[in-house]
Amino acid sequence: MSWAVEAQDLSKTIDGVQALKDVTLHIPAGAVFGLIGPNGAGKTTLIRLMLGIWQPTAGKVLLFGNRADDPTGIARQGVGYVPDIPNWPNNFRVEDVLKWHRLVYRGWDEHRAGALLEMFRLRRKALFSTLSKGQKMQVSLSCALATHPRLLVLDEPTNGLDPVVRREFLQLLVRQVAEDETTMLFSTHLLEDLQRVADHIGVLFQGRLLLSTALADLWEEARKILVVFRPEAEPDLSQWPEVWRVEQEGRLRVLWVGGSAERVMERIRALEPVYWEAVQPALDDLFVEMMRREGYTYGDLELE
Ligand SMILES: Nc1ncnc2c1ncn2[C@@H]1O[C@H](COP(=O)(O)OP(=O)(O)OP(=O)(O)O)[C@@H](O)[C@H]1O
Repeated sequence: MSWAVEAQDLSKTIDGVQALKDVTLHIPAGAVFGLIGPNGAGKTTLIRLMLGIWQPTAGKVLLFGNRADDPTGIARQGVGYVPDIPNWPNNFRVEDVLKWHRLVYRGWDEHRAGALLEMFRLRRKALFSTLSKGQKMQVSLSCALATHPRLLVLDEPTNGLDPVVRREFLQLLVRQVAEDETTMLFSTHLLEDLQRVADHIGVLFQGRLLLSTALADLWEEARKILVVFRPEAEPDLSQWPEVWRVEQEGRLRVLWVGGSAERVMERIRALEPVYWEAVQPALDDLFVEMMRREGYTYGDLELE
């Protein structure tokens, strides 16, 4: 498999805070990778290391085989970046932002930039600092897409956008990415966005990568089993290592099972329960459960 991003044993300490700890991550070329995790989990740090904006304390990142922090900037040429807070000098107009990209990126496509600006109804003469948050995002995205990136990186792209703009923004992203076969990585707190566009996900928590998987394989990570045991055959579920947690509603037990659920299902079958059923948890339930296992309480969870 060819990798767009390879992070190996990546760590970053900032002012004594270990923002990332031994992160090893592989993103396949062509993937749409959604990165989630609560506030302070290390998402922006990982993105900055991937873009070569920051140097890792340990480990390395390769973008299509080139080191992200290569001083020649070769790895960055193929990367479009949409930051969470796009920032340009106060006197910059939209046309100045375009000009900057034109000068920096070899693959700059003036026609595409113009078409995107027109689609978003953005005026070239508008002062960037006076645009709304959504419009700033649209300018940044137009510029990033006009470089025809092999890899497009977006830091919380839909944060603060109203639902209509958010949906349009995501639709446009998916269309463009599919057209160019671009690899895309975006961080988000919104599981709805993630489910709508991503085909791979990574979960960061307190600087560690808890999980990185194809969305289609995610359901193998955890299963919910509903079961009613016969009163005389009630097992001691605390002795079953695969069972993370048990919820009880009357005689119904809801088992959260991690890893291979097959073994648990075999043991349940052997007890000839009154009723049992394995169900796929909803994505948000699954994340809440994973975070809970890592000691993060539901009330603090930033996932919507
Ligand atoms: N410039 C900095 N100086 C000091 N500490 C920092 C700096 N940038 C990040 N950190 C710390 O690194 C950790 C990871 O922060 P990061 O911004 O990567 O998290 P995040 O997952 O992007 O969070 P959020 O969802 O809130 O944007 C946090 O503990 C944060 O306080």
